[in-house]
Amino acid sequence: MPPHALLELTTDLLHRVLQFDHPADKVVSDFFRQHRGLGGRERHTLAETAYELLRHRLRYQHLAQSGRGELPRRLALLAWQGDAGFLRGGLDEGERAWLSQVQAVDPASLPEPQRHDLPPWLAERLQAERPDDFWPLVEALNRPAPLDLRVNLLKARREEARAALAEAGLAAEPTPYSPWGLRLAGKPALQKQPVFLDGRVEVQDEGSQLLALLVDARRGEMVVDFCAGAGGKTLALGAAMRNTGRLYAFDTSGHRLAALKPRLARSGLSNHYPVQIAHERDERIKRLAGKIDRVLVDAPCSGLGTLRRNPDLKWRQSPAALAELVAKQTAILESAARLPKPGGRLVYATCSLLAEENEAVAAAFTAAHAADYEPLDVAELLAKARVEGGDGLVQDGRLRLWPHRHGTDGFFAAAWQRR
Ligand SMILES: C[S@@+](CC[C@H](N)C(=O)[O-])C[C@H]1O[C@@H](n2cnc3c(N)ncnc32)[C@H](O)[C@@H]1O
Repeated sequence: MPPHALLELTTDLLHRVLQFDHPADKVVSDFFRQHRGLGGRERHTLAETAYELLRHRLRYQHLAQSGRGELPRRLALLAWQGDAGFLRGGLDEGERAWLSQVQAVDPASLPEPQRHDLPPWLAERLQAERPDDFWPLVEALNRPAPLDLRVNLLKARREEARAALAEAGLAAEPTPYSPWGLRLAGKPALQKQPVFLDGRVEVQDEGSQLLALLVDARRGEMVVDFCAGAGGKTLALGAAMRNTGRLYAFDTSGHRLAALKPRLARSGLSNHYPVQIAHERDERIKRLAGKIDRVLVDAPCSGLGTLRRNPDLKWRQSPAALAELVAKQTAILESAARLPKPGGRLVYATCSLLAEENEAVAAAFTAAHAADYEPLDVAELLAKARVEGGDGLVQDGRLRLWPHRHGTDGFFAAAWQRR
């Protein structure tokens, strides 16, 4: 495709992404479905340019105030992630001169909002909660995430999976904390690799693996993944249970549970029971009350810990939406707390960075359930799960993962044992 045509398509995609009607990954995949003739490299340029713009929207909008022509086109030029020489081939002389001029601006010289690239409400909260490392945190959040894999121990050991990847020309290093993880260099397409297709590896951020390790599901147990979604953690729990016992995967979204099916098929797991529930107080949950060994509540949250992968979330979330989420998280945790048997474990987790969705929800639960739930020290649980350096992942007895400190997405988890 000639440069001017790809640039026009990019401009069109950016225009759609900036409507914020739907998550950016959905807008991008719908766009690709409408333009089936696009090659791999063209798709890469389109998607990465859209994500770059979402990461640095304030910076690029500021720089795009000069120049002429429609705004999404200027934004496309500024955020362009394809070949620079190819792009210049699609520009007139005026655009080329303008681009050189704005690209010479040092980002460090820009005002604060254009440097952190966060909406004001979120910048204020993070600055208040993380005064000492606000800047390293936002810099890490505004960089793309690496591609992490979880080795499915039902099918391969970590070194075997690593060797299979190496044979396919894909270099991977063991992840520093999760004993199940491999981190790939770059972002290779995995969908056609035998090691992925036959279920030896699954894509999963190391932080997400650590949440499953914290649940420590064992052979023969009854386990509930209360907010299973497309099943990232369900798969990890099922493999830890060695495909024995019973693993219930609840979710209110049938659509998300359906996305779990092909992943389960690849994984070789058969101990799972996906259940679409109407809401967190569904009758089918009551029937399991007091019978479960381990319950994971991977609660619906703002997702702000995943900004490396989902940079649109910072523009799509709001303080009002957060308040609603906290009410939902509290209600789900309350209902899930009926499930564990005495001695059973309850884990509450989010991929949010904000105390409001994390420590505040956990502290309210601890206070309300002093009679029936004892808080567990996550550092001890990680040590038992053979996570190396687990102490460094814990704050006040709870798991706190940070992109700039641990190289994972941002995650929180608290754990309790039923008395
Ligand atoms: C953070 S996501 C789960 C991600 C998933 N555990 C994984 O590892 O891939 C939260 C999930 O909670 C589900 N959810 C929302 N409200 C719920 C409710 N009342 N009860 C159970 N699940 C709910 C959402 O549909 C969403 O799939």
